[in-house]
Amino acid sequence: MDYRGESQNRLAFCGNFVHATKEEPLVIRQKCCLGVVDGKIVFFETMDNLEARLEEFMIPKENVTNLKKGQFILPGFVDTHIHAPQYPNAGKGLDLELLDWLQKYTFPAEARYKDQTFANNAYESVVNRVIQNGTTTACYFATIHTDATLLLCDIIHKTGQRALVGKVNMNTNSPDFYIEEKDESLTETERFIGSVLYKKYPLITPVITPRFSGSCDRKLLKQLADLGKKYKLPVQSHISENKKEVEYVKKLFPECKNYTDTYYTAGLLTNRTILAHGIYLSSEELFLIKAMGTSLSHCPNSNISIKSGLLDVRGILDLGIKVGLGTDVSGGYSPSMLDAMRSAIHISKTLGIQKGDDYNSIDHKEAFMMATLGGCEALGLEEKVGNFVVGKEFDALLIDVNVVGSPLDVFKEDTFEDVVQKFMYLGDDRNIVAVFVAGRLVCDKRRPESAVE
Ligand SMILES: O=c1[nH]c(=O)c2nc[nH]c2[nH]1
Ligand SMILES: [Zn+2]
Repeated sequence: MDYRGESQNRLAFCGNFVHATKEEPLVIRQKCCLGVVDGKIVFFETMDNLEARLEEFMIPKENVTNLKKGQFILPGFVDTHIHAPQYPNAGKGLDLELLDWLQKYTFPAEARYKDQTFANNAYESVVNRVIQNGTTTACYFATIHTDATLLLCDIIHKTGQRALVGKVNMNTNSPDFYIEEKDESLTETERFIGSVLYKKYPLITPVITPRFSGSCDRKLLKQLADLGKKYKLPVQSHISENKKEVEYVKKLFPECKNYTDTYYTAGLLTNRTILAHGIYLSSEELFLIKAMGTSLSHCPNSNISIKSGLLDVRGILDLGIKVGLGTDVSGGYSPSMLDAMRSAIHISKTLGIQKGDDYNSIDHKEAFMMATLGGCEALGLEEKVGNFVVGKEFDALLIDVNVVGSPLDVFKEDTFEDVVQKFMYLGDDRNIVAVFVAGRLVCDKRRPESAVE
C-alpha cells in the first residue's frame, strides 16, 4: 500500500505496540489496532471492534497494515539536545575536554556555516541521518548564522521532522572568526524568529539559544530572556557540564551564587527551558531548577566522550525534574537515540558499581521512557506526542527485528518482551524500517528508492 499522498490521511496498524505512560516506563500492548486520521490517533485498542472502527473513521481496508512476525511499533525517538552543525565532526576530535574541544574543533567547524552551500550539504546529511535513526523530534542548536539556520529549518520542514531550532547566540569569550556583537545577536535572533513564524511551519518551533553563560554576557542573556517572553518561546542552553567550565562561569559571573543563578537572574530559567548536562549541579541549584519547571537533557555519550563526568540521572528522576536524553552530537559521537539509551544505562550502572548495592541504576525501560515520553515532557510536547494516546499525533517507528542484515537474532524461547529488550540493546537503524511524523511517512526503508545510501 502507498502511505503517501491522499491515503496517508487515514491509516491503521494491527499488531504489537510498545510505549511509555506516565505511570509505567514500558508498556507492551500485543494484538492491538491503532487508527490515524489526519495525523492524529483516533483509536488504540484490542482487535475486537476493528471492522466497526475502520468504518467509523472511514479508513479503507487497503490502508491497514498488518504487522508481520518480528515487527512492532514504538513512539518516535526524541533527541532533546543535538548540534546540527557539528555533525561533520561526529566521531572525530574527541581527545580534548570541553573548553579546549570548543576552541580547537567546534568553533572552527561551526564558523563554516556562513557558507550557505556548505551549510546546505551538511544540514541535509544530519537531518537525513537522524531521521533514519528514528528521531521524529529533535531539539537543534544551529550556529550564529541566521541564514544558514533558516536553511536548516527549510530542510527539516521538507524532510518532515518535528523540531525546535535555535540560532546560537555568542557575544563574549569566543574567537574573532566566530562571534557577534550583542545588538547584532539580538536583531538577528529576532529576524530568525520572525522568518520562522512567518513561514508557519507546522512542526518547527524557534528556540532561544544562548550557547552557555561562558559565551554570552549578562546584558545579552537578559535581552534574550525578554525576546523569549515577547514571542512566548522555549529556551535551550548548557549548564554544569565540566568542572573547568563551572569554574570558568563562576569567574565570569562573580555576582551570581552559582551557574544556575546566571540563567535565573537573567530570566532564562522558565518552565519552557531545557538545559543540557547538569552533571555538577548542587542540591540548591537542582531545587531551583525543579521549582522553575525547567528541564534537563541528559547527554551520556558526550559526557563520556569528552570526559565531562557521570550524571546521576537517578537522582534527577527522583527529584521529579523533567529529563530527556540527548545525543549532543558531536561531543557525543553517535546521532542514534538507541546509543543514547544504552549510554545512559551504562553510566547509571557505572555509578551503581561505584556507589554500591543501594544505588538503583536505571534500566532499558527507563531509558526508553526518557527517549520518548520523557523527552516530550522535557520539551513541553507531551500533550501532542510521546506515546499512543487518542488525540495525540502519530509519531512512530515501525521496527522489524527480522530485516535482512539485522544485527540481532531472535530465538524460539524469546518472549515478545525479550525481543523488545534485544532491539533496545542490539538493534540499530536497519531495524527501523519506517518512520512516521504526524501520521506522515517520512522514511521508508522497505522501498528501494528511499534506502540509506
Ligand atoms: O557539549 C557541548 N557542546 C557545545 O557545543 C557547547 N557549547 C558550550 N557548551 C557546550 N557543550
Ligand atoms: Zn551541547
